[in-house]
Amino acid sequence: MIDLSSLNENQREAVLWDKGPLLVLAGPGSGKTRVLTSRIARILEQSAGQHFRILALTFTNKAAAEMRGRVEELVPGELGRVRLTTFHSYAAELLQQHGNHLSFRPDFQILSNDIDREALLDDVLEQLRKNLTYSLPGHFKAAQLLPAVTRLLEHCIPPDQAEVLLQQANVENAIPLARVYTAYREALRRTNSLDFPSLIAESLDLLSKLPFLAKHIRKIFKHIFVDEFQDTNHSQYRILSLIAQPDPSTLFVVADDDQIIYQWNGASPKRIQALRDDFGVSELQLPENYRCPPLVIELANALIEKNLNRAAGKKPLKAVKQGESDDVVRVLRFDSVDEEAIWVARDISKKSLEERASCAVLARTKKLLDLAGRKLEEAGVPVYFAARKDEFKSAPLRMLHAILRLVNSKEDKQSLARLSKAFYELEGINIQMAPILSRASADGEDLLRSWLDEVKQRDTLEERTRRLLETDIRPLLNSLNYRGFADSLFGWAEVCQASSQPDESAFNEFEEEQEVWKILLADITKKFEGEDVSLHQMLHELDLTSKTPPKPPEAIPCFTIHASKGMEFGHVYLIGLVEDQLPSWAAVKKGDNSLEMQEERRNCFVAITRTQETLTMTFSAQVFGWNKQPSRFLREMGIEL
Ligand SMILES: Nc1ncnc2c1ncn2[C@@H]1O[C@H](COP(=O)(O)OP(=O)(O)OP(=O)(O)O)[C@@H](O)[C@H]1O
Repeated sequence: MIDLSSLNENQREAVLWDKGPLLVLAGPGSGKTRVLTSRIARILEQSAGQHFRILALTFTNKAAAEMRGRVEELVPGELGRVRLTTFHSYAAELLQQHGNHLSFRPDFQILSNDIDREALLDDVLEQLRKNLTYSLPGHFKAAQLLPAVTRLLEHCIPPDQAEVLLQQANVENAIPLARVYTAYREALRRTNSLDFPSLIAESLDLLSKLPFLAKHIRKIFKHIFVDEFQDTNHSQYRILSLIAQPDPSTLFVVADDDQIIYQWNGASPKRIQALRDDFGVSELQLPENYRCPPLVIELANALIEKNLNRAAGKKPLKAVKQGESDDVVRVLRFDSVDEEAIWVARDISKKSLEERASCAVLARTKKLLDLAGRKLEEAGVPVYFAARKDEFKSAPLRMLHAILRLVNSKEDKQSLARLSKAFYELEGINIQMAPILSRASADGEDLLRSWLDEVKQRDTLEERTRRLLETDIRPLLNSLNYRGFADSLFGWAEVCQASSQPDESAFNEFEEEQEVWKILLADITKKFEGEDVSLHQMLHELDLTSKTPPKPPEAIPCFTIHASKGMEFGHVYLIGLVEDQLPSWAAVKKGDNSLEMQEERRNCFVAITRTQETLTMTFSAQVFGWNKQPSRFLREMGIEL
């Protein structure tokens, strides 16, 4: 039996709950990860020998990987019965298995960056302009149109209704925009590719069109879990509704309405109400906070109670940690942001290495964070920024990614161009696109084989490179052994790096990115435990995962509040607590009770509740040359200035 003795009463009730669908309102630091993983483990243990599975949807790969680790610890060897994944990865999986009903092949490509999406939209515009019956406004350009197309996709607007809906909404250029949108979705299908928003839109379309599919999913996945439910947008909610209805009795949702900070991305307090209305969920609260000192909890409660649209009956957080000391919370005023950042950097640099390791600098905006990062570096403290990284930067990893994509999508010209570019940076051999394309079309060969034929003809080719591209690549071409080929390519690249005089910058971040690659392979092995992970499945995971390297142990995290969500740090430095930063300028303009201001209050709430030991809040009279008032949130927390 798994041991539930370390759980508090509310946590235990949630883990053991079996009376229908449940919404757990879990405050920050209340142990929701512990509850989710213990509940999954409890169900697995009690149903040993049965074949049903558990679907648990999270919002980040990091959260999913962490939970897989904890479940594995609690019930070793049972992970094969759990699909713990993100909404987007699950959507990709659905489309791999059933996308043929919408004319997608399982090896579709995921367009993970805007450059590829824009290139496709450019093709679409060119085709539409060639077609004389379509007259597009002269100013229609891919880069400007992409955000509008993204919004339509995010709202899952059916292409055949786009024209009417856009006209009804009085959108400028409604008819041509609808045509571009329809043509873009057709182009995705034609090229067998999907971007992030269309993964969700097409999955929703699939589930809506094929009711038997939702039924089939419910048969396999007897239990459905959703973590961070407050972040779901309308389309994700509709997907959940389709798979959980008509019998949501085993639905288990964890949410915190006080941590909705993705309103701009479609999250809304209304979603929790919709869950109550549509699923008749029972509710349980986890107000106990294990993370923060009591004083921080006091400030957090005082702040968040100023928000008007909180869940009815929401209990204040209760600090489990005991004991007070004077310097748990510090509030400091400076004349300028430069002084503010320099002080924070000095304060951190004075700490022992051990204490430093648990510091983090948080800010609402990237600009302030960059300044603090620079000052830390000047004080000799290494820093770590966790910006999302859609593509690899180093030439060896770009070359690997392009080759794997070309094996999977044989006519992918973008990957061919990327392969040639990376190869040139590594070997100094220039392979032109035109001869490859004409050779491929004349011989009926795929692009990668054509490229390989062209490279092998070069007299200047080093022996080791010939071996990589003639011999080592064979297992990949013949049996899709991507793991083995990646190892060979890394070995080859390391020799290149050491032995010739390549462009040094080609190897920037090479080591870190090899680490990212290894972590990804380990994660997918766990995620698809007991299953063979095909090349296209692996590429989908790779394209859905940020390539941000793990934090070096000695570096100080400098995170925006959004990036810090779900984390905890010993010593939190929250900088830039001034009007127009936190709260943002837009929220200040909208007024004190606006939805925007309430979201900013939640941002501040999320930031301060990352604290395990001390919280330092700073602000300045001048921010980038402008006079600023201290943040109203300081006053709302009851801090006298
Ligand atoms: N019953 C418990 N006994 C002791 N410690 C606990 C208990 N429950 C949770 N914790 C600890 O509290 C901390 C916060 O837990 P966790 O990371 O699961 O928080 P969370 O609810 O996901 O927070 P957030 O919403 O802020 O991300 C962790 O360090 C965890 O180990």
